[in-house]
Amino acid sequence: MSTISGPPAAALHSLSPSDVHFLQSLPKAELHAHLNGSIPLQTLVELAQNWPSSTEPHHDIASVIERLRSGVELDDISDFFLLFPAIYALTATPSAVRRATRDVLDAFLKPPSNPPPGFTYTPTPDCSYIELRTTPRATMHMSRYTYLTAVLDEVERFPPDKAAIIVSIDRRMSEAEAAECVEAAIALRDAGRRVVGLDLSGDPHKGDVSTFEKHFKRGKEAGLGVTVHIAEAKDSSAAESRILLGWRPDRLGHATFLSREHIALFFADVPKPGIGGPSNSNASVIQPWDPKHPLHTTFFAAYRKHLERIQKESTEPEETRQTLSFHFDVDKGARRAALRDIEALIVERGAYKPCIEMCISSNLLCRTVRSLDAHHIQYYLANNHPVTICTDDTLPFRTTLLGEYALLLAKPPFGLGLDHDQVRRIAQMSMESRFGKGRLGTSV
Ligand SMILES: CNc1ncnc2c1ncn2[C@@H]1O[C@H](COP(=O)(O)O)[C@@H](O)[C@H]1O
Repeated sequence: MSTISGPPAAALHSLSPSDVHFLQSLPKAELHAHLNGSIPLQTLVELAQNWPSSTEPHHDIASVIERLRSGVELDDISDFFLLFPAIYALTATPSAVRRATRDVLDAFLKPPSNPPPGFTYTPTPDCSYIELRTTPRATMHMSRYTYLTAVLDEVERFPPDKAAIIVSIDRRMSEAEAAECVEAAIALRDAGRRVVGLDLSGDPHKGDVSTFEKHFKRGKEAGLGVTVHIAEAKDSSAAESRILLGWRPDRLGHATFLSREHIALFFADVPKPGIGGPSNSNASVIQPWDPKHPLHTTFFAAYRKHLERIQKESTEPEETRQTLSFHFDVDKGARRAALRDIEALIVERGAYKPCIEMCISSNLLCRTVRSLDAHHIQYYLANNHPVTICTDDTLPFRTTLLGEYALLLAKPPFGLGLDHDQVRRIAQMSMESRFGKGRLGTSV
């Protein structure tokens, strides 16, 4: 049974039964869920009960389970990663990995027998399709390859239009370890196993992402989808984001602190005047007439051209041409025309609009976003940029995909107050952004 607490639970409680039913009826894809962060608590408890203490060093399993049960509180995103050694000790054998994977998939794809405690709605499957991601782990009981085959054996019990995996590279890995994971992902996919993509994840304060560049490039060339966790922490460096964006990932995880310069430089969004930037980047998005915009010079050349043209074509008498309002109108017309030229140029260069994987409860709990109304999803929705709603790690964040969608539909202060059409469109974007679409021989 899924546990749900905090903001997603409050959002779900605030909805009418018909709104809950509406959310449940939407076909939706879960595209950002980490296997070991999504194990149902009960499964973890049972794995702990059967855990032979001789197998792996003890990682304070009981106290981590207790923290997960009572609700994890985090001061900083780095603290989050300290939960994993204990969880990893419990999933260190192929059979434990199989058991964990089975229960995670069931939690997403099968209707539970009861709604979560405190709720009365009729339970339905949480999502229509899942791309479950996981980091291949070598232990004294298995190789990385064996780990992946154990996960795949469970994933492939579901049809291709229901489940697939993304192979995660942990930022702490050495280059050789990352290469091993990428080669295993490609080999398994070539052998007809259900691997659809690669992910870069792990503590954002660790590692050097440039180490992995050629391996992600290799995976991409081999036809795997690529997603990377990017700008997840306040102090994530702009240089790092620039490197990652240079890989042109198909999707981006979090993108919480992506700078306005990078948004302007890489995305085919021409920010509409009046729409601020993602509030976490602490500034409004630069317009092409801002000297910092990468297309500033091009914009001004186009502006001057249109200014001259409009003045030349004007049939206004000389005295009107001397007035301030005439100059204002000409300026406005030239700006508009130059903006249209810039939009066309960006589209011509290749419209890059990678889908952003949004994990709202995760961001609130990790304190990377201070409140719902400050969430960067608002900027991307206003700019018609694809987004998908995801749970990240249902275990510590005590959420479900239904709860994350409730955060969209619920009225403030419980949610963002989007309407049915907007939420339906977001669910549609999740289905459109699947790596599995077109790769698994299914168009669903
Ligand atoms: C808070 N958001 C996050 N940011 C970055 N990495 C995260 C994460 N949540 C989870 N992981 C990554 O996923 C691993 C657990 O699942 P798997 O062992 O791969 O199945 C974590 O060890 C971490 O590397």
